[in-house]
Amino acid sequence: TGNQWGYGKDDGPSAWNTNYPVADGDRQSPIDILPHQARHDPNLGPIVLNYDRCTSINIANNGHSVVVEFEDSDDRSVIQGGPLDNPYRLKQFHFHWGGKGCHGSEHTVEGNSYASELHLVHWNAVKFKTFGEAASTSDGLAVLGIFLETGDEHRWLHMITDALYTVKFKGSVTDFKGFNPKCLLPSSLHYWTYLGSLTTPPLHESVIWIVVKEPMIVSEKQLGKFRTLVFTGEEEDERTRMENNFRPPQLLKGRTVRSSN
Ligand SMILES: CC[C@H](C)CCC(=O)Nc1ccc(S(N)(=O)=O)cc1
Ligand SMILES: [Zn+2]
Repeated sequence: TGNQWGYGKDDGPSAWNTNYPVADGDRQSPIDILPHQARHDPNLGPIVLNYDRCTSINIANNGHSVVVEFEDSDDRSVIQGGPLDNPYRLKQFHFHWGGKGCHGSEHTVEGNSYASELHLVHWNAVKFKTFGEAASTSDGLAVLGIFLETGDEHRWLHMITDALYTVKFKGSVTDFKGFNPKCLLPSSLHYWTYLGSLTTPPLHESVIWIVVKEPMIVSEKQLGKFRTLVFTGEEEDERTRMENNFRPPQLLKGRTVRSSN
């Protein structure tokens, strides 16, 4: 029913253009970032996150990833500065990851991928009335991308990984209040920025991408807990482990990637 898409052989990224022709568009994401070809732009100020009064609501398995949703009825948690002309409201964050040992980030840097990538999704509530409207209009969204690299245990990620068992199956949702994602961010927020799209269907070309250069370090054990989720619902008989839920890099098609200092 509807436009079922996934990350498998038959419904994966190479098949998405059948139901979503914009998959072959001019500003698709993710991309491979070449730092030496990025234009350093001194006018690009720092990214400013005001998450102090942020209100997380729940954590869910939507059949593609694990998502933490936020209350976005006012400007209590916003990102601004950098390439952004307005404050953008935090709506949700989610992750993309690989299989055991192999890589799983969406953006790559000089062809190198990281183990995983965190996406903090924000929308321009100054120009648009709803998230859906912003998500389908050019520059309606700003997504902050953070790479995850394996190493020492991350001191705060356990707050997410300890909740994953409650959302093992597609369609499961559980309360997840009082979590502030600021605790997940690396110390430096130097970034690359470019105009792109959602990295999953409907692939709307509505995203101002802000990809942070410094990865957050998480342990292999913490990352392994993401792979205990399944793409399938509890009622389905086959259990398909949720992993490799990433889209490979897309053509730059003449776009410029800018770099903050
Ligand atoms: C029109 C409504 C809107 C599509 C509802 C669904 C949605 O929020 N999708 C979404 C959000 C973020 C990304 S990503 N991976 O950060 O680029 C990919 C898909
Ligand atoms: Zn994403």
